[in-house]
Amino acid sequence: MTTPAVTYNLIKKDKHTGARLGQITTPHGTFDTPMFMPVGTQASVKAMAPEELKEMGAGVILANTYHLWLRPGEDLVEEAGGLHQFMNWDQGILTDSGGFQVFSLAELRNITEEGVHFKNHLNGQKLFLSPEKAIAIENALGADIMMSFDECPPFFESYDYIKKSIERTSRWAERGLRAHKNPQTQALFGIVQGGGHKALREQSARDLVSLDFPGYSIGGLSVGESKAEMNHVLDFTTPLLPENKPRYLMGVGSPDALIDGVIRGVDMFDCVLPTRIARNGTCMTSKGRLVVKNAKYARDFRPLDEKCNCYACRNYTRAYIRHLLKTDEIFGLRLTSYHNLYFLLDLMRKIRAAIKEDRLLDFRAEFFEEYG
Ligand SMILES: CNc1nc2cc(C(=O)NN)ccc2[nH]1
Repeated sequence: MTTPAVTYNLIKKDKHTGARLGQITTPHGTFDTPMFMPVGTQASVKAMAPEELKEMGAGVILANTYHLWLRPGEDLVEEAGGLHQFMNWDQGILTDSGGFQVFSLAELRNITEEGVHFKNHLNGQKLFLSPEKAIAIENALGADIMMSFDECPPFFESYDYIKKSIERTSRWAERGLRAHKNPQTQALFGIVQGGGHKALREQSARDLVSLDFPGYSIGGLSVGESKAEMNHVLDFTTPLLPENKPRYLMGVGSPDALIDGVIRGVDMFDCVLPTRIARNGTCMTSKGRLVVKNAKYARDFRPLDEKCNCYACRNYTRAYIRHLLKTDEIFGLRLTSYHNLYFLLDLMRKIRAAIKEDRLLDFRAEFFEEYG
């Protein structure tokens, strides 16, 4: 029996909800859960240095297989010694499989049993990704946690279409497991799909659990459905996943969605939201979103968030950050990106403390009271 690359240790279950306090151990360290993972699509969390990510408490970051396959190419990253070496990051790295990018970014040509034919979104070149190819790229990139190659169908797609899709996704998942070269050092997760159909989510979960992955992702959410619809899918999907393995909800990152995902038993989250909205001057604060570029902050010499202890809030004012953004000073983007990531990582710290003391629902009420 080989030791798995990634193990999950369930420390405590919340008395009143499905929330869990845990730890994930990878070849690049052990991390507390529930956790938020900053997204570093092209092997960089935009505008952030690894030291800054570490000081704010980021343990695991994401990189995108599709993007890195196109640029600079997985062979170059492998030659550099893998992603950790290439980007000077010695903590956890998770790569997605390209499945979502292919279905959301590239011009789709067609999906066959073998894989997906599509056009390179940068130059229109014809490309093909199969489970075997995606896993080979992820093996070359060297992430600690890898995603299976799947189809992410539209949430509202028909029952018949999604039934065929999840059955193919399960066959692709099995092919990925067979193609995976380094199970001792890289953990391959299965991805549960099924759109908004309860029976198909159950079938997808059952099929993947029978393949005994070391961890499970819940995909196909945060793709246009309402928060209530997402929460409803989580209500019946997370309980189908093994209690002793990590559960990762893909693409979710607003404060309210993080709290509600944790309450439903999710351990890991990722989202480009904090860094993406930071670049157009929108900041997450304990009192809701603050668009610091607005004229009303021109002479506001308070920090972005008076309750925040981050580097940006301890040293700079709304007026200064607004000035930087208005004059296209790159330092402005760095400060808003730093703050937004710190805000979500700090929110996860507070959530873990609340689970420890069985007061997560009280924390949720207090948070929403202020956040609005
Ligand atoms: C921003 N929303 C969002 N939904 C996602 C779903 C997936 C997925 O199902 N991958 N297989 C990945 C990334 C996502 N990001």
